[in-house]
Amino acid sequence: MSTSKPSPTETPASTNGKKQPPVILCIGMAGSGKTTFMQRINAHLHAKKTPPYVVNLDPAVGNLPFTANIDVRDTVNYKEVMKQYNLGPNGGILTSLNLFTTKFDQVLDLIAKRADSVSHILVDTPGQIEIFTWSASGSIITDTLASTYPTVIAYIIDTPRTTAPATFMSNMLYACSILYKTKLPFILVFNKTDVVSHEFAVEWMTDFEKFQEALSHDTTYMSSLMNSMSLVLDEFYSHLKVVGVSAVTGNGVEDFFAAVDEAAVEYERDYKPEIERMIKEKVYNS
Ligand SMILES: Nc1nc2c(ncn2[C@@H]2O[C@H](COP(=O)(O)OP(=O)(O)OP(=O)(O)O)[C@@H](O)[C@H]2O)c(=O)[nH]1
Repeated sequence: MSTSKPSPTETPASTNGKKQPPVILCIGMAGSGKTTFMQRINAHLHAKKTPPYVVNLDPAVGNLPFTANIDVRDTVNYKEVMKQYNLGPNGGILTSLNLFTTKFDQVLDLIAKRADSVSHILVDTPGQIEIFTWSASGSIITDTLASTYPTVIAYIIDTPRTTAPATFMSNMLYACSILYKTKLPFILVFNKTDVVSHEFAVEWMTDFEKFQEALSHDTTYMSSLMNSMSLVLDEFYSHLKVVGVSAVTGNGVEDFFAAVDEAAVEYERDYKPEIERMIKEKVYNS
């Protein structure tokens, strides 16, 4: 199998002049509903007769409720990896993904063969989101996908578990570090809105005083730290798109795809020139 490196003349998202399908990279904490959301958006696209290409990068998922075109579990057995490297479950998942990404060029080759006939490329990821904040595999995955396809991060949030200001803030800080690490268009997907509406979050993100007021009821040692951090996050919020969905009922899925369309346009306009510049720099310096 070949190891393809982009040549300096290749242009991201329009290799050979063809329009490429957007990649939706689903990232989120364990239990936020990534897999259920993937199942929902996959079913939505199939119902519209615009089927996607589906990639599962979660080595530890037990039961995948959709058919994946590429499944990391076919290549690495994370339980074997745990045994072989004497690791716990988290280390096993991270190492499995690291091993898998050493062959990521093959994943790209497979996707490229079908890119003409699919509407989107959906990617499910493990709940260990540190993969996308500091691990090498996270950068390989995002950088290589984004060098060819308009790549959008869908950051899935468990809305009912984010109603406390401290949890909300910690989730936003995670999202913030992923945004600055990946430098890709970013959609905050407030999931499980069938249980709790995401309106409180939108209010906190658009009205600083409302968040301050919620914080004033928080008497933990964290509250003064959060107070200062919330000022910093104001700038971060301006880079985001926010949608509320229920992966279970399907509510908000149309809004999500509208946000993806907008993000793909943003990629072409704002992100692609920068990615092109970086590819050229890397190729000429190598
Ligand atoms: N009420 C409700 N429950 C949901 C929704 N989406 C997911 N869930 C539930 O949340 C739990 C976790 O969902 P998963 O899809 O497995 O979450 P995940 O993020 O893939 O989890 P990991 O693989 O552990 O990272 C399951 O019990 C789902 O049924 C939703 O929109 N509404």
